[in-house]
Amino acid sequence: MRVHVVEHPLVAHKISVLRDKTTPSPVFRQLTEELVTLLSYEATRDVRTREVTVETPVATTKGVAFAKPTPLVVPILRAGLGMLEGMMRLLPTAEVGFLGMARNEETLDIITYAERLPDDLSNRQVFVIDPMLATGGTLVESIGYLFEHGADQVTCICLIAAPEGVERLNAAYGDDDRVNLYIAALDEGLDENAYIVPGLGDAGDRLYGLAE
Ligand SMILES: O=P(O)(O)OC[C@H]1O[C@H](OP(=O)(O)OP(=O)(O)O)[C@H](O)[C@@H]1O
Ligand SMILES: O=c1cc[nH]c(=O)[nH]1
Ligand SMILES: [Mg+2]
Repeated sequence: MRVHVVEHPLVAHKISVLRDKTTPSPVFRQLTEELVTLLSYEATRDVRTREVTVETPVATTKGVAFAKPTPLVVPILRAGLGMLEGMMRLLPTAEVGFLGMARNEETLDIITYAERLPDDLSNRQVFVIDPMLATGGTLVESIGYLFEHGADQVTCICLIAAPEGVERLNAAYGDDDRVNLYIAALDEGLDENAYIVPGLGDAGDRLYGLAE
């Protein structure tokens, strides 16, 4: 597994505004989309392509299109849904599958409450999107599920990660070169409730919860 921290002033600026507790939901949603577009530009460097022929008004030339099967984008509901539009802006012809997972806030166990993916994931490059990587439980569960269903490669895109979560992913997939992780920020750690410090709070609530 390779971990890529995307270092760019635009990313750092948008993350700073996202962290601010006074940033209202509509701005939070907009920034989340913009950030995932910037991160996915990096995370799709190895997306598989095939050669195609293009007729320009002047001549015939060679170009590229996505290889088949097309990439699959999987937002982890709920918070991952806030990243979908920003990702699809760069991969408009990708297929989308859904995993609904929630962390039990007391036990930190992961409950999978929804799954809607193509039946066969063989040879698929899968992009998993979820803003927060905290203990790593959700991502380890998601990646395992996707490999069990035949995925070929899994690239995770998160906005903020805790070292504990990266460590847990490393323990599970450190030697596996089919797994990549792209993040905008690696934070200090987790608090006693397994929230990322400094983090940004509960991403799902800030995207979709009641405005305060
Ligand atoms: O690394 P972990 O410790 O597993 O925590 C990370 C998970 O927690 C959040 O989702 P949450 O369970 O709050 O669900 P939600 O998106 O519906 O709010 C987040 O979006 C991740 O999916
Ligand atoms: O800090 C955290 C940890 C898990 N889930 C979140 O939304 N935020
Ligand atoms: Mg939540």
